[in-house]
Formats: sequence, structure tokens, C-alpha cells
Amino acid sequence: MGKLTLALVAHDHKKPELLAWVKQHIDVLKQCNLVGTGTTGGLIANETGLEVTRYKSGPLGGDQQIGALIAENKLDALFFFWDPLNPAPHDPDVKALLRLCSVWNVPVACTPATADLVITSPLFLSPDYKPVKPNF
Ligand SMILES: O=C(CO)COP(=O)(O)O
Repeated sequence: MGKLTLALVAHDHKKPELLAWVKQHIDVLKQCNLVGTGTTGGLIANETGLEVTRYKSGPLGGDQQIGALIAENKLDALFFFWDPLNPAPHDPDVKALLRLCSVWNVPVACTPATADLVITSPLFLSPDYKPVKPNF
């Protein structure tokens, strides 16, 4: 099977949590294609040496670029540590990205606990497993 493509995105106050999570699961993440929004992707690449394809920063359209990957069936999971305590100028984009995960049945983890469960799931990592895609 091909490599899984995973998106890594975090709001500013959540970036340390995402970075710690990435370091914890680096052995699995090394085997995946990684993409991310601009600042998150840059941070992860610099701090871990992982290769991350970087899109625009979230407020400049990065969330929407990742949403486009979902609409094109090019993303296997989204790890999106969004900030529930601070308003984002691009909140509509954040909501749209999360919405597309539901539209296209893409696994999305918004907290380290859920992210742990997704990334360690034998089902998720199985070459035979593909989430059912809706037939619109
Ligand atoms: O704003 C974001 C997600 O909504 C993330 O963007 P950055 O990774 O550029 O900070």
C-alpha cells in the first residue's frame, strides 16, 4: 500500500502540544507523508527533521488548502489541535476544515488523547483498512 498522508495543524497556543505529540510518535510519522499549515509545518520540520509539505499559514488560506486535499480524497487523517480558548480571525476556515472531515469521513483528532488513539490504532495502520467514502 502507499504511504498514508497525514495533515498536522495547530493553533499557536497548541503548537507545543502538537510538537510533543509528534516527537512521541515520530517512528510512525516517519513512515507517512506529512503536510501542514505554514507555521505548524515549519516548526515540526525544524524541531524534528521530519519532512513536511507546507501550505499557507492558516489565516492566509492554509486550512482551505488542506480542505481541498480532503475534497480530492488525498488525505488519510487530520491532526488539528485547534484552540478552544482563543478566537481565531479565520474561524470560518477552521469550521470549514472540520466540516469537510465529516463530509468525507476523514479521521480527525483535535486533542492529544484522540490523536494517540488514532495513530496507534491497528485498524488505521492496516494496509487493508480504508474508511468508507460517501457516494455522493
Ligand atoms: O491557523 C492555523 C489553523 O487554523 C494554523 O496555521 P499555522 O500553522 O500557519 O499557524
